[in-house]
Amino acid sequence: MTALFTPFTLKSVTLRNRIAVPPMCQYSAVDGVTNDWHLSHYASIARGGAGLVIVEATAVTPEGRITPGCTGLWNDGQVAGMAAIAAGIKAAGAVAGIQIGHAGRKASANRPWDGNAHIPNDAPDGWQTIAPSALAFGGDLSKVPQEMTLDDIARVRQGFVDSARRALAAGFEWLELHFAHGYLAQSFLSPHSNRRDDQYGGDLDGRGRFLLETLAAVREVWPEHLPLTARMGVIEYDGRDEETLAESIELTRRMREAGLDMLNVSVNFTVPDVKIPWGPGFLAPVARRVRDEAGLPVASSWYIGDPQVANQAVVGEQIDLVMIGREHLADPHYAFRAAKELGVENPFAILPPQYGWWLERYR
Ligand SMILES: C=C(C(=O)O)c1ccccc1
Repeated sequence: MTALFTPFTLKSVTLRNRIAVPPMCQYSAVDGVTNDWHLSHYASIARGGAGLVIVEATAVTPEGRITPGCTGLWNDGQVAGMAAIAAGIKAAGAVAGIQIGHAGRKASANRPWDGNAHIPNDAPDGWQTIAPSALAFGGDLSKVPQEMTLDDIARVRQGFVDSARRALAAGFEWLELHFAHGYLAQSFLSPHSNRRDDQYGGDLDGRGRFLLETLAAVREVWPEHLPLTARMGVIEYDGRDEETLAESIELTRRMREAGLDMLNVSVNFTVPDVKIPWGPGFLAPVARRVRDEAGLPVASSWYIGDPQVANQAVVGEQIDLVMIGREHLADPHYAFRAAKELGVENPFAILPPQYGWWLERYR
């Protein structure tokens, strides 16, 4: 049996294979509400045969959006659109997941293809950003955020809880907290961006508190039998990697004890000028360390779309679930192509019969 195409069970949810479509922002929503773009995008990608499809970074409060075009679950009016998306993913045979988060000091930006830069606060579609400390990310994201008060922290944490409830109501069965990529939660954890001197700053206990409290609060409302996961950067490539990794693994252990079921291992992206050693499967050994030392299943991503590389990461027990993003944008039927390349028996069964039957017959 080809490892990449073996089922994977986490809590009460079984995925048909180890291929997951990670959250990839479409920046196409209006006031956080999804539309036909999202409906067709997610349904078509789910028909390609992946085991899990995770809907893009969805903001827990309006100012938590990366761009004005990001999706949201900060109000009940956003649930219906998400419910249609979840239903479409399930109808295609994949498990429906969603990522919820807050962009922190990276919020209020325009879309990558429109410049990926901060929108001025006084522009019609700009807003004041908030973060653990009044420290700008830098580069084109140079707005200085407002330091969050304890009330802000409580409000955003509650936003995660309320958004999780709405995700459940929409029919999602897999929840991922966005604790990665220099956004709000990651920026609490990193000493680069968190210079607070209260209970949310200082040592790992302080810098990890927002993440741990948010996880525990969401666990209270997210059903025990459904996977509660988090995507978190565990390495910055800033020259202090062993320290960052050790802290990240310790925090992951604590989150596991607080109810985290899986960690989706990523890169921090907390500061702009780092040298990330991009290359085939470069993060897999790091994911393996988290898996072994924190004692929970892991997913991971980045330059792992080659089916042989993805399969090897599972065979080598480095990664339990392979997040394959951009390859799915290029080819929604990635899983079918990977099955053929890896010599899986009857790859045509990966696709819905409306496609597979014809492809198998007239070759
Ligand atoms: C839009 C992103 C996200 O939501 O994590 C992102 C961030 C950093 C690199 C790639 C994608």
